[in-house]
Amino acid sequence: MIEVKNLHKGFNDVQVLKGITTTFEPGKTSLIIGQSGSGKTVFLKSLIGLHTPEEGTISYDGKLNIDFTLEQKREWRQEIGMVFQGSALFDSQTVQENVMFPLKMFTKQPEDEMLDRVNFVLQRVDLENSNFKLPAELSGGMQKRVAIARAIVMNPKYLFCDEPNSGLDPNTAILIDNLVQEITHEYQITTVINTHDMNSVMEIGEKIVFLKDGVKAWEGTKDDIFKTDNESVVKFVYSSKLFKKVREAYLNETK
Ligand SMILES: Nc1ncnc2c1ncn2[C@@H]1O[C@H](COP(=O)(O)OP(=O)(O)OP(=O)(O)O)[C@@H](O)[C@H]1O
Repeated sequence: MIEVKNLHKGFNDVQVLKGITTTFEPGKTSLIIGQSGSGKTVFLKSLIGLHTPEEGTISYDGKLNIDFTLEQKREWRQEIGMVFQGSALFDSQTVQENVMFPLKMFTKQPEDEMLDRVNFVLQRVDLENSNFKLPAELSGGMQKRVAIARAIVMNPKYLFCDEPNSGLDPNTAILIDNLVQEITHEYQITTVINTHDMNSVMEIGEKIVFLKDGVKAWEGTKDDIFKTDNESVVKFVYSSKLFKKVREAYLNETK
């Protein structure tokens, strides 16, 4: 469980995050949504320790990150998996080498144990016959699967995904969303996803945090988001005619 309390972060006197308080639970896919510039990336970067807040706290399973010793910080880093926008694979390395990278970096496991683990996660993301391919030989969806395999190879407690669906067609995006959700449930990971994709919100939004101008303007589940009359959420999520229709259909069905 990640608990965020009264988080403030700014740059050069410009306040970006203005007192965010929320929680992210294990075994749930939590989504951060909001307009461009609302502070989603700054928030995600704060959660993974790339930004230091001026005020407020973030705790991971009860441990405050500001209290971490250097050794605890190292351990905590190993409990984090990241899926970056655009996958961020090493172009000159094979799929196997990409996925093995965190194991080589952080563990002293023998090569055959590492290979077993790599094969296990590659199988989990349905990429068992791609060990020796280079990223350029894979489709965008397959690259994303490799990035997910690499993110879970260390068996993380926390998984952070930055725009995991960017550049993917809607079908592939849904497959990736479902894969991330399955893995989250299966291994009880605390997963936080930064997204613009309203399909993801409707599909896997077990918790949704809506940011507006650096403030948490709303939070709830994908079911709540259909019913809410919060003006800012309605304006943002239902700006598209399609989603407006989906919402009307949902509300009619549940009358
Ligand atoms: N390192 C930085 N230095 C100064 N300002 C920054 C820095 N990082 C972000 N900002 C500012 O913080 C604000 C929020 O940016 P952020 O990238 O978090 O928005 P976002 O919601 O992720 O937007 P998008 O959806 O377009 O990615 C912006 O005004 C941005 O210019």
